[in-house]
Amino acid sequence: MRVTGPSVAGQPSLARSIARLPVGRPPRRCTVAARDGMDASRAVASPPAAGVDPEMKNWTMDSWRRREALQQPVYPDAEEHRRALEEIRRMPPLVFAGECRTLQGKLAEAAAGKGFVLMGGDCAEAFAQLSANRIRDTYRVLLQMSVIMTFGGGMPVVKMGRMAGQFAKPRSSPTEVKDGVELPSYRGDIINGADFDAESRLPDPWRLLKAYNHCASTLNLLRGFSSGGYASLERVSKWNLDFMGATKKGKSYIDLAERVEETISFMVACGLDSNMPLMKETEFFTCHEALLLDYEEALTREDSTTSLFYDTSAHFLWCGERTRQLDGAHVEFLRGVDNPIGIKVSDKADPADLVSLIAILNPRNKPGRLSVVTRMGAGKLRAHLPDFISAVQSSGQVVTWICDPMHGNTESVNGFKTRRFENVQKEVEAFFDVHEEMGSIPGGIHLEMTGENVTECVGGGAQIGEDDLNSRYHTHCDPRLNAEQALELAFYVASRLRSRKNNRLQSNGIGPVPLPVL
Ligand SMILES: O=C[C@H](O)[C@H](O)COP(=O)(O)O
Ligand SMILES: C=C(OP(=O)(O)O)C(=O)O
Ligand SMILES: [Mn+2]
Repeated sequence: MRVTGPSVAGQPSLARSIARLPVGRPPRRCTVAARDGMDASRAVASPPAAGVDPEMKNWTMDSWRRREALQQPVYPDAEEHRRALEEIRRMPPLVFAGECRTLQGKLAEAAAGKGFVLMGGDCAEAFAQLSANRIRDTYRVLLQMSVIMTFGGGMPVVKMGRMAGQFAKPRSSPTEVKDGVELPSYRGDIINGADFDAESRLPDPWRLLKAYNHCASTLNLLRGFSSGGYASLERVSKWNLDFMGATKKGKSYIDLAERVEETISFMVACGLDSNMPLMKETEFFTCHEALLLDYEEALTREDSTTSLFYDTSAHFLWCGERTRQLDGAHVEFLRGVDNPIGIKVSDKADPADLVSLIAILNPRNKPGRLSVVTRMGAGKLRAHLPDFISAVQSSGQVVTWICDPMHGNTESVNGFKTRRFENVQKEVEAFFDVHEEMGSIPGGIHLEMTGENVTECVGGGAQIGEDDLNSRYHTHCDPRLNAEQALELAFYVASRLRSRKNNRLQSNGIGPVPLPVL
């Protein structure tokens, strides 16, 4: 296929399609009656005061276009792109303002140590991998992890899937070279195809529509699972822990799982009917990186009840490590939408810049509005996280601290990108240790994981070896924990949450509630 789009000087032929987005289109307002949504009966947080924040006066849905937008594709045919976006603008919202406010309230609880956040799912969702069974399996593992962590910490777990929207990927390099052939990098199925041929790698604007439709059908199933009985506590606690083996650690995890089961049967015996909503329904939210700004803008709507703007592509959106420039387009876009949002932060960030970023994104210091997702690698996190926490503590800003133990631990083995389970767990361990030392709150974890039995990360109780990597390596981008590895990590988190709870009880003069600390 020939490239017919605008040429970008200094870039290799096809790679010119992947570059910075041209800016400068007239502002557009798009209003729908985004009411409190299908889940209105569950909304707990009261809506924010109506009206426009004074800080927002220069924000419009497209004010990001006046800033530099990194990691954006340039489509070969600008007119086709415009038409595809026009169609997205006409689509119904995927999530609702009231749901986003509910989530913000829960994230505020987590920031205060009264809840814990679990975010997980694919690095990159892929069109060809859309299947009800895959969605069910990831959803189920997330639910199992949350039950284990709820039991460990004795507090609610806020569940968010990197699902129904995690389609756009920022890349380290604009091109990829294989056997001497250079092509534009794969940027996620919403932009181009993963196959290594020139045609696949060309950005195709109609993928925007396909992505939207995938999101809608995934979300429909997730909503069905959450309220239709699949999330039943009794069902979720039927886990397969055979892989845990006979090690001391494995035995204590199995012991914990048995205690969860016992507790559930005790509750049922006490008369908690398994048909009660409490027993068979759960709240589940979606999240993804707000990378592809055209798409995010096209799904942004003004909430008629509050006059606030929500990006209705997901409940929670985050700004990635590569696009969090203070004066960049992504920060400009996100500062104006009222969804709860996150910022990914590596050790390369400057603590003073983080404080400035938080001030831009959450000028009114609303609890739950902003989560800081640290991703540094275990060693670097121990060394650098204290400076970030001190800076935020001194500024008085309220944030929900979340640990992404995946992105600082990527390495290459036998030509595969992989992560070692032990390094992932070490980063989680360092995250809890540092927050305990600093007197701040570890508020959640963010994982790349799947419910499938893939072999993408090495190690863990199931002992995936380096030679296993080529047997079931299915990810389109970064390596994910498989179901067993994800569950194993959840047990570790549960043990840390329980010891934190015990420490608090002890400092209040109440004896600890024992749970094996590993
Ligand atoms: O998911 C995160 C990034 O998109 C990914 O880690 C980038 O990978 P790359 O360094 O192979 O481009
Ligand atoms: C791109 C990602 O992360 P980061 O921005 O932290 O590299 C991701 O979460 O897939
Ligand atoms: Mn990733």
